[in-house]
Amino acid sequence: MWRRFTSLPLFFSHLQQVRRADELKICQAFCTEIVKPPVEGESNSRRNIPFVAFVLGGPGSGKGTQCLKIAETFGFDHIGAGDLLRKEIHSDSENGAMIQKLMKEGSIAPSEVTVKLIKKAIESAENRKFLIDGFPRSEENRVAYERIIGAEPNFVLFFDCPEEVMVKRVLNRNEGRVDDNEHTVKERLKVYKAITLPVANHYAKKGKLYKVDGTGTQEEIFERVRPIFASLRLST
Ligand SMILES: Nc1ncnc2c1ncn2[C@@H]1O[C@H](COP(=O)(O)OP(=O)(O)O)[C@@H](O)[C@H]1O
Ligand SMILES: O=c1ccn([C@@H]2O[C@H](COP(=O)(O)OP(=O)(O)O)[C@@H](O)[C@H]2O)c(=O)[nH]1
Ligand SMILES: [Mg+2]
Repeated sequence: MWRRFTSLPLFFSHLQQVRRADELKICQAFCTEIVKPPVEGESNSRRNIPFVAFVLGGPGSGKGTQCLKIAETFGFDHIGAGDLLRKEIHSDSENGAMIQKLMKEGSIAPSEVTVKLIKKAIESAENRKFLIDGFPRSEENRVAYERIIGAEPNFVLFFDCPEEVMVKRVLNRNEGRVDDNEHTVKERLKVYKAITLPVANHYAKKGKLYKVDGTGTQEEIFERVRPIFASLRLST
């Protein structure tokens, strides 16, 4: 083996490649659907497009909880689409009442409103690495985002969780949300299955979906998520 490497730097670069391949294998062991590593494309940095991971999963699947851990460990900015909409409700904006009504029904806010808020959050941040949590919730959301932002996400993290676990977590959330009640959560699950899951399927077909088991403790889930982010090679 030594003979094949005429210089030490060459040997270490080979070692690095082996390590990256191993990291990817670890990552694959935790993911049920993975096609290629989420490497920041050259075109991303050339066009100064931010590195974006969408985070999807049903209500109560643990998106927000895991995003906090990812943001803290890997230096991402966490943009919660639902949080942006809740801020709108409480800021007396012209759309506040309409958003509150839709949220209470378990429906999805107009794409134009949500994408505008996300765009503003991206543009006002110094960071160039973002987790966009709870978005896109529909194909229409997805198309609007890609058109207005001018790029697809780099990859999509998806928390797979049984319905009964999600419902239990939502009903115990205790954050005073208008949508954390038995009636709304049933509606949200219908919307999730009919309208949000096709978005996840869209990205799965493109090889961009990382599906993670969302059951177990918060720490156990984060240990499944960690290798995905640890294997990223970002220039930012
Ligand atoms: N692994 C877990 N086990 C038990 N409770 C959890 C777990 N992950 C999150 N929770 C709790 O469940 C509720 C929903 O989690 P959250 O992260 O808000 O989910 P989502 O953003 O997908 O709706 C919160 O009260 C959270 O503290
Ligand atoms: O892109 C989005 C994100 C959220 N919502 C609305 O906000 C609610 C709460 O979303 P959030 O992501 O906060 O809920 P979670 O899935 O985390 O429980 C959803 O049911 C929708 O009514 C929306 O319309 N568009
Ligand atoms: Mg959430």
